[in-house]
Amino acid sequence: MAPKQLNFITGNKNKLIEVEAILGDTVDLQSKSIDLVEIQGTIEEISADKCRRAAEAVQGPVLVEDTCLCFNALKELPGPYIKWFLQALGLEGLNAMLAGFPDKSAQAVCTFAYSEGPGHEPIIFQGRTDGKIVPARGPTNFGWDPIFEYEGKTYAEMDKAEKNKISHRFRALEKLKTWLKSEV
Ligand SMILES: O=c1nc[nH]c2c1ncn2[C@H]1C[C@H](O)[C@@H](COP(=O)(O)OP(=O)(O)OP(=O)(O)O)O1
Ligand SMILES: [Mg+2]
Repeated sequence: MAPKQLNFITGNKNKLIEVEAILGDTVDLQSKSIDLVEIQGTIEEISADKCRRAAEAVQGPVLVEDTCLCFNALKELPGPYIKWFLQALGLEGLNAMLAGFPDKSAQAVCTFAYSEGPGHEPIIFQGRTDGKIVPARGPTNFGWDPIFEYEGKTYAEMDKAEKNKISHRFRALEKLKTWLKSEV
C-alpha cells in the first residue's frame, strides 16, 4: 500500500529543499534530520540498509535517499563514498583525480528507499543523470554541484527549477511518484 504521507529522513537540508520542490503538493512530506550510519556495498545495498536503520530509529514508515557521483574512468568510484572524497579533496581535488584520464564523464545517481516500518523490506527508486566533471563554475552552496556539467551548464549554474527538471533526484522521484499513483 502506498502511503499518503512520507517521512523523509536526511541530515542534508539541500536535499530536503529539492525533494520538497520536486514533489510539490503531490504528497504530504514530513522530515526529520538524523545522521544515519552508512555501510559499504552496492548503491542498492547501502540505500536499503540506511532505510532499515531509519525505520528502526523512528519506529515507523520512512523515506531515505543516498546520492552517488560515479566517475566512469574510475569504474564508478567514488560512487557512494563521494561525501568523504569531497570532504577530503575538495572540488579541485576531485578534478585532479581525473587528470590522468581523457574520459571525464560521470553519472549522478540518486537512490530513494521507502519502508513501511521496522521489518518491512525497503522499495528502491533510482534516477541517473549523465554529465561530466569540469573545473568548478557557479555558486558553491550544494556539494559537488559546481563540477558536474550537464548539457553545457554545471548544476550550480542552473537555477533550482532548471536543475530539478533534469537532475538524478528528479528522475528518481518521477519513479516514486508513479509508484504512489499506481498504488492508490
Ligand atoms: O544534488 C546534489 N548536488 C551536489 N551534491 C550533492 C547532491 N546530492 C548530494 N550531494 C552531496 C552531499 C554529500 O556530500 C554526498 C552524498 O552523500 P549522502 O550520504 O547521500 O548525503 P548526506 O550524508 O549529505 O545526507 P543524508 O543524511 O541524506 O545521507 O553528495
Ligand atoms: Mg549520508
